[in-house]
Amino acid sequence: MNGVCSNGSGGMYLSQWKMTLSKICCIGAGYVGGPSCAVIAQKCPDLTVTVVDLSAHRIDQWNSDTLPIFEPRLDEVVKACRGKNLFFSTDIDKGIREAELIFICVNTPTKTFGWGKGRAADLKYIESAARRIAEVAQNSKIVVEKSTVPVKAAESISNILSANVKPGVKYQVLSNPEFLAEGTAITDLLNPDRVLIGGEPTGEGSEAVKALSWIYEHWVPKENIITMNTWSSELSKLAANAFLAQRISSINAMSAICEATGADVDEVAHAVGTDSRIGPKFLKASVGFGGSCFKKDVLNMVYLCECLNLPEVAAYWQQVIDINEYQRRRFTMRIVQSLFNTITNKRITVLGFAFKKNTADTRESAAIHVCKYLLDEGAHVQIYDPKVPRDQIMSDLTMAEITDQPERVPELVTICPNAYEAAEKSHALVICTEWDEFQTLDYQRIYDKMLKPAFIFDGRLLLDHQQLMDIGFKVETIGKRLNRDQAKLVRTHANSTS
Ligand SMILES: NC(=O)c1ccc[n+]([C@@H]2O[C@H](COP(=O)([O-])OP(=O)(O)OC[C@H]3O[C@@H](n4cnc5c(N)ncnc54)[C@H](O)[C@@H]3O)[C@@H](O)[C@H]2O)c1
Ligand SMILES: O=c1ccn([C@@H]2O[C@H](COP(=O)(O)OP(=O)(O)O[C@H]3O[C@H](CO)[C@@H](O)[C@H](O)[C@H]3O)[C@@H](O)[C@H]2O)c(=O)[nH]1
Repeated sequence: MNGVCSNGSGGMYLSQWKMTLSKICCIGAGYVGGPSCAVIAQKCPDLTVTVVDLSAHRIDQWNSDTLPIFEPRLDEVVKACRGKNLFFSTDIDKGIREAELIFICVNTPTKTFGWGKGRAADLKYIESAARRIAEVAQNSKIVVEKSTVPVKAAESISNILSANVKPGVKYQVLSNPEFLAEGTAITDLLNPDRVLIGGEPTGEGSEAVKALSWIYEHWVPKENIITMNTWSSELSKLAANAFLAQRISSINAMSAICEATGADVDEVAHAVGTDSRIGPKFLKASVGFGGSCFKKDVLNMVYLCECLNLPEVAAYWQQVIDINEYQRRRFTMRIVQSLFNTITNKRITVLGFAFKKNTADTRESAAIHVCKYLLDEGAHVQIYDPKVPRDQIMSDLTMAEITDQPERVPELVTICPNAYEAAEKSHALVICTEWDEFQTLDYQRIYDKMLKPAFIFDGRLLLDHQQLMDIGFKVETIGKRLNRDQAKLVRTHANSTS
């Protein structure tokens, strides 16, 4: 343990609060709440950690052998602590009542109606969690906002709590945004680049910050725990995601220039990334970023700028989203044009449906949009993903914003148990997710199953293109020009439909 100031009998005594921190509760058993509390429980045997959720189904899954989310190493961490100092429950009130410190890890999706529709964060789940705490708390609580929220959300939580406070109860609200990425959640939680804690510069505020810091100090070096004011902490989370998304849109914008000029985007990324001021990470060109966070949080930033009357800044960040959408459109256009400008009734194989490898999460996955464009053109799409269940794929492709003819989706989409079946009698194979197993497939076997000419569209720059061309495939990828005329056509068409 690094610099932990435990009182020896488990927990940490907080003199200003006159309480010992020994029980924590987490509201929201999702991608963040589940893994982060499992790691806290594993690293802090002196704490009891209870994760609560409204969804009985989700809680049942957390208590079963099949966890609700797939994340490398998550099983071993959960199974080591569950039933000892880690509990999953639907009894939200009990969890709140017993805990001295409560994490709020509920979802903060983009609003789908009303003011800020399509951009602002919907804070209804945050507000309902805060109201629940105010209603059932019988003693003082440190409330930690871990969900990603717009600046000043902690202030709103604080206002709700103090407007409903009971005699003898007091609250401190801290901001502690989470930076884990899916697919590497456990590694990220165990070795975070930094932990951010925002709090009030008062005596009780500082002690609340120290208490939360003490939890992390069980495994995170103290110098990696950064404290700041609450607003900076909230904005830093949005800023970090906006910067990361911006790097991907920047390299994807470069990929369009590469295709038009004959430059190679991997070479450009390597050259740019070796500048120590820029660095090599997050410069992999792709069919576009997905996931539950980047689009939502950049839009949230755009909305914040608009509300602050900063239209030029809003437009700057909006471009990050616009380039991402352009990239998905451009890639699919290339598929259609390569297949002789018609894919109606053609079979197209899509390999990968998750938004990135090592997760079953499909939220905002580029694959959804690629499939949408293919289905709009009347193609038959044969999909294989190693982790995403059939029902999830069907539900994503029948969402109202994806199709206005959901009844056609089951006719046009086949979910396959492996890549080889998905390639059967197919005209083209499209890589949408960078799963490792796609690199080691027997592509000769796949080629033999496909109609000729057999095309591969590598949306992740994942495969050995020379080897595929040697087999006989026609290969297209992001940011590398293989056919000058085609590149020109795609560029013109994608611009005209934007
Ligand atoms: N997914 C990620 O990788 C990631 C990483 C960092 C930050 N975040 C942020 O963390 C937050 C949570 O994200 P997530 O992916 O875990 O969401 P999620 O949808 O997987 O989980 C949220 C859970 O909260 C529950 N919930 C909602 N309101 C509740 C209430 N009032 N009481 C009890 N339970 C309630 C839901 O039932 C759901 O199970 C979001 O703000 C997100 O932006 C996510
Ligand atoms: O060079 C790259 C890196 C990523 N991606 C894509 O970008 C998306 C997001 O990837 P990643 O950031 O690795 O996963 P997330 O789980 O969305 O994590 C992001 O969003 C989380 C939620 O806020 C933050 O906590 C993390 O720090 C932040 O990386 C995925 O579709 C990736 O395929 C690329 O196309 N090129």
